[in-house]
Amino acid sequence: MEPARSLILQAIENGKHIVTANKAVISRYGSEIFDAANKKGVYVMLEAAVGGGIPVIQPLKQSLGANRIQTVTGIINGTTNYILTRMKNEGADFSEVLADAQRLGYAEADPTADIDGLDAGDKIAILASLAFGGRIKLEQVYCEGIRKVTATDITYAEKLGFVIKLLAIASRSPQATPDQDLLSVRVHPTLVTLSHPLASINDVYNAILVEGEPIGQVMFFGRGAGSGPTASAVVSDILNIVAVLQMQEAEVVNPIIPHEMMNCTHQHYCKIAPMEDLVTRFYTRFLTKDSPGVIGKLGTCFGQHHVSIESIVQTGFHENLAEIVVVTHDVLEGNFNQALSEIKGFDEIDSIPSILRVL
Ligand SMILES: NC(=O)C1=CN([C@@H]2O[C@H](COP(=O)(O)OP(=O)(O)OC[C@H]3O[C@@H](n4cnc5c(N)ncnc54)[C@H](OP(=O)(O)O)[C@@H]3O)[C@@H](O)[C@H]2O)C=CC1
Ligand SMILES: N[C@@H](CC=O)C(=O)O
Ligand code: NA
Repeated sequence: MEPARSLILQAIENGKHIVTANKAVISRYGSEIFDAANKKGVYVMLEAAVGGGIPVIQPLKQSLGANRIQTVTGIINGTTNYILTRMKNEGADFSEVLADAQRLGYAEADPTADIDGLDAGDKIAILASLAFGGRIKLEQVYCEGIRKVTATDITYAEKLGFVIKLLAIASRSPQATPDQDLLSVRVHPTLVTLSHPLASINDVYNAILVEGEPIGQVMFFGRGAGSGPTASAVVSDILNIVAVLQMQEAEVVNPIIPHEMMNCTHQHYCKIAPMEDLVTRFYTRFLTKDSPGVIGKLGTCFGQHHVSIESIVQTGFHENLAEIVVVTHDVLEGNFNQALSEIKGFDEIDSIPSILRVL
């Protein structure tokens, strides 16, 4: 909290724009910081503060600006999601997994903030403020962490078709009236049905599901913690600020210069590799005469063209024709095509009804 708050306020006082990843400071001192920034005419950019590398602050501020948001539901703490995932998948011990999360750079300096839901509380306060267009008093955000979640609960939940996730939720309360908006903002472990889009968000990954009118549902997904993702968000914020500064400087000479991050500045064409150079797996279904050795012939031909086969099976018969399915490893598309054109000439081949790429 300190000296971060004082440094930010001092920098603003000196007319500097701010880029920060520090959600604890923003959620507590946001009012003071944004008031000071507005007074000085500087920006406070905080993309890294919520969801690490996931772009969610800018989309909420800009791309979704036309919507009336109803609900923001997120898995927004990487450490606890990592712990819950490993407890569920491996029956891993809580404190061992926490030590791993610390080693990997996911946890806060004091991991209590992660475990007790306080970090997610800071983040949902920031998201709620953006989504619902008002400031949030952090002490009014209900925070319950994952300390009480046991292996037994995880197993029972699984049997019932749920997974336990630490969810942060901000929604319009049903008690809201047309004259008086009312929000519910909370963090707590939650049983999530397996078919829900947030159920499959595992490990250090975060996701934020935004529901609004007229967009419906939109979900942001990516790595929520760790040095790389966080740096991605911090440096992108810096680039945005640089674009603003360049625009301000250039405006003196040319008053109609647009914001560099919003207009199109690319003038060259990108080089696109031909499909022949693509490296991919293939699924191919052949209909062949049911003669001995046909599978061997296919395998040999593919091998001669450096096409390595993952599986080759005869799946059945179609009107006296044998149906053979080949799945390759990653191969060069050009090599695969050469093998295939040779195979098409084999007497045994009746047809090749499907050729599909495999991810
Ligand atoms: N780690 C993550 O995944 C994410 C982190 N964040 C946020 O980013 C911020 C940094 O987190 P993270 O990098 O993980 O933390 P670390 O503990 O790894 O790094 C903190 C850095 O701050 C420096 N520092 C601490 N106190 C002072 C001080 N009084 N004066 C000057 N420098 C100081 C430390 O210096 P020294 O090494 O010399 O002690 C260290 O370099 C936090 O606000 C965190 O909440 C946000 C998103 C994701
Ligand atoms: N400790 C945080 C880091 C990113 O904000 C987390 O685990 O999500
Ligand atoms: Na982010």
